[in-house]
Amino acid sequence: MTSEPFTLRWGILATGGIAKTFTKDLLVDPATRSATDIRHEVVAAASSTSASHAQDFLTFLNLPTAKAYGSYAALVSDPNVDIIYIATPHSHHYANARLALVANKHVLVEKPITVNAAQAQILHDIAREKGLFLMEAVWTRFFPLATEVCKIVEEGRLGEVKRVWADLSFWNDVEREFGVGHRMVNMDLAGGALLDLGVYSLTWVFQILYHILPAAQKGNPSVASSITKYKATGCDEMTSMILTFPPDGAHGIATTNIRVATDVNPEHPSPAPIRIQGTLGDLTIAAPCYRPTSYTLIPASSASRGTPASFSYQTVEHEVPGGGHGMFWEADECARCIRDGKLESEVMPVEESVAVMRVMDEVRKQGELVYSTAFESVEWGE
Ligand SMILES: NC(=O)C1=CN([C@@H]2O[C@H](COP(=O)(O)OP(=O)(O)OC[C@H]3O[C@@H](n4cnc5c(N)ncnc54)[C@H](OP(=O)(O)O)[C@@H]3O)[C@@H](O)[C@H]2O)C=CC1
Ligand SMILES: O=C1OC[C@@H](O)[C@H](O)[C@H]1O
Repeated sequence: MTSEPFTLRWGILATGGIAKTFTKDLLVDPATRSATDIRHEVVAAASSTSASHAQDFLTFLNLPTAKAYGSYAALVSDPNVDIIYIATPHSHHYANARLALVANKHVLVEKPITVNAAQAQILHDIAREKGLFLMEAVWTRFFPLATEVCKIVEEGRLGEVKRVWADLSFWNDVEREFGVGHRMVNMDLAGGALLDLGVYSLTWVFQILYHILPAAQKGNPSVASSITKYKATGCDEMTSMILTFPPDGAHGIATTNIRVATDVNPEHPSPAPIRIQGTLGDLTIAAPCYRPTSYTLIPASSASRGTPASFSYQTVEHEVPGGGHGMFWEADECARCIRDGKLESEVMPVEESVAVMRVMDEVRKQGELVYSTAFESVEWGE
């Protein structure tokens, strides 16, 4: 017996770069990724600039019947919208997500969920109190490759994982490309490498050394870190973190940088950005780590370590179907959770977003990186 797919009706809050990429993915036919139980409909978009800006966005995406709003408040009041996708700069995630939750909308909010852990915890509390779904848009976790890698580690195929290295860095001509106003470096938009890119390094470390552990063994890591600031604005341009996780002291080494690149030159091989090291061997994931499509298993020499013959050297390639970017998998997760009455995703639980934010808070404390009092506050946007 076939039943009608569940339809999730989206409202897009902000009309910048990632809002366009995400909305395009919502429009990819779910059948191209063998998803027949859910579908997505984009019913409205809002721009804080003007309604005509929102209309241009919808026209660009060929959505003639969707409604265009000139304010975020109007969008979250639309009774035809089930879920709001928030695609504003980091500084505004908390206020925008809160606005949507208070208006009784489910929320998918771009990474990082907020500027600090206290704000993320408040969003979590509001969502739970109101019975609404809330998730940070860490799209990487919903790639089939990420699921497969977690399963390999959970099954113990790498032995005991002792260390995870994770880097996301891009070479940029920082002064010329970003100056002082670009969201990547603008302190008034909570810019900087850590919140924008380091969140991916941390998500890989957390997936392996935190997420897949049994609840009784999970705990917050201790943090040692270093930040180098961009002189022109004071945001972080290089951040390196060493996290030590319970229960056995495994290390997660998470780095991010906007002056040197993970993938130095596509014409020459670079070291893998993600390296999961177990007692029986390694699993590496090729760049880009936020859109992972290839991993390699490297067995340790078996004579001394007892690595089984079944653990053979191999590279496994995946592809992103349907001509999409790969953001549709996180959207599918939202649809299934909401259909099933779940308030959060088991793959990206809010509690874990809060735990990652706590690490970022500590790293910023150690590096004396503080954003404006206004949007570090939990009153921001009230
Ligand atoms: N998942 C991913 O792969 C990616 C995620 N991101 C995340 O998405 C978010 C947005 O990034 P991106 O789309 O690149 O940014 P853009 O600058 O391209 O767009 C941000 C949009 O936010 C709205 N906005 C509201 N208030 C402000 C403000 N004070 N200053 C600037 N813009 C404002 C604007 O839309 P309007 O005028 O319509 O209101 C603007 O177009 C960030 O959180 C970033 O981390 C970014 C890139 C990739
Ligand atoms: O989320 C992101 O992933 C890809 C990067 O290019 C981008 O700057 C970042 O915001």
